[in-house]
Amino acid sequence: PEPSPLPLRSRRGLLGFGVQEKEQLREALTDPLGCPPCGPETSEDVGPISALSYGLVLERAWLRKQLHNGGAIRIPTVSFSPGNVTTTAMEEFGAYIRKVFPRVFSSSFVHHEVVGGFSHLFTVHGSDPLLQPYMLLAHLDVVPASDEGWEVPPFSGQERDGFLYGRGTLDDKNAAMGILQALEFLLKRNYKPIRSFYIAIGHDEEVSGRDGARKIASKLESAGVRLSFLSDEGLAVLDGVMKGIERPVALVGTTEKGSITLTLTVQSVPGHSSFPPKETSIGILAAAVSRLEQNPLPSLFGKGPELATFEQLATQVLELVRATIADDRVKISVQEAFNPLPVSPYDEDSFGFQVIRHTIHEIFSEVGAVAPGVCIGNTDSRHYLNLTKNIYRFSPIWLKAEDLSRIHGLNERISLEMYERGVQFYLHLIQNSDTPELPKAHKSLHEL
Ligand SMILES: CCCCCCCC/C=C\CCCCCCCC(=O)N[C@@H](CCCCN)C(=O)O
Ligand SMILES: [Zn+2]
Ligand SMILES: [Zn+2]
Repeated sequence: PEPSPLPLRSRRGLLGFGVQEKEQLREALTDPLGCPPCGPETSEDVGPISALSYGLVLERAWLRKQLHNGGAIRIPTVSFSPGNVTTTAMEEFGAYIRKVFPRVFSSSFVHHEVVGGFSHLFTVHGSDPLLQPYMLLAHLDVVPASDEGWEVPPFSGQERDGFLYGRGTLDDKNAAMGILQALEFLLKRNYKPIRSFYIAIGHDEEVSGRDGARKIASKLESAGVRLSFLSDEGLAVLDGVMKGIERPVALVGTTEKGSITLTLTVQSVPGHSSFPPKETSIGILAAAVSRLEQNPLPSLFGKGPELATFEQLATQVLELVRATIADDRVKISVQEAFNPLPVSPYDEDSFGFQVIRHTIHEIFSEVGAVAPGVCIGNTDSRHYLNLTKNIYRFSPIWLKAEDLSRIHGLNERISLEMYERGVQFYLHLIQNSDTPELPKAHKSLHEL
């Protein structure tokens, strides 16, 4: 038998369960039928009851198994280049989420489809068709990693000192699994959303999103879908990263940088290696690359995220590269380029920004302020520009300065506590989005 429905969201929200609700949770904890498919085996597995979110205590042992205990991190879903991705691993990932999130795949109001071969689009039908749907975005692919330099092999999914190590723990399997886990949990508790939403999990974000996000976006666009807002990976809770600010701050990316990928080519006269020219094509090219490295593009810090500024500077990029290389023998061609993204609204009336800000304050209560920022990486969200102007890039992760090099780098890791908070973030975000009213804006700059 299914456990009785819990009042997941009362007037007090998840943070303030009443005595009766707590009692129900206690019962569910000790009732094996009330537990999710793979845990917890004993109440000891669950650990002390967290004051932060009582409901998630139930899930603790379960979610540890989902993300790190072999599961998602051990499947090497690497993207190498557009069209060159590890298809077998991606299929395995699809099979894995079907296995560990059975309710997501069997619920009568969740529709699932595979797009572009390996990406996943879930449509969660809410009860009020008048509320505009929103979208939660993540990606399942990761950048390559070899064992060299890692404390534990990057695809072994091992835990050390409370941290789960592995490629994808911060970018972006934490989000892909966290979103599905939050939905599985809600479905298990017989939650029925009021506002419809989409979950899109791309399979080639790290190499352009051409076959995943782009196809999902055009499919939805053809169906006339418009989104209330879109939440994607991006900036994060930053602790000790912003100089001069003591308390941790959460930055939500309301825009993201533009990007240009160039090909540099040098052609020289062929000849025998025993008569090498004074300068070889490799030497010329290496010198060009070195000059670019010595002369990075100017920092825009302090100039503000105004779209016009970025647009004008971006059309200058090619000229700067040409002038820096200053060698006509090096031919430059553009492989791919796009301008910085439009700035999403972040005023008090912006539902998407405010609901995300409110949820950040609920889950990361240590944060002194939630502010808009420029996302310094690129994300799949740029493919959804025709569906909404409200795109917000925030990864529910906590980064210290020393952690920044772990993203796409060595020893990527997430603490188990932060992964749990990520699930809580999505759990709250889904429920907070169910209201047509704006959450009350937090103004906490004075606390910094
Ligand atoms: C207001 C700026 C403050 C800067 C503080 C630094 C904060 C760092 C926090 C988070 C790291 C940003 C990571 C953003 C997500 C990146 C997603 C990603 O890896 N995208 C790839 C896409 C590649 C697409 C093919 N060209 C990337 O950008 O490399
Ligand atoms: Zn990512
Ligand atoms: Zn990435």
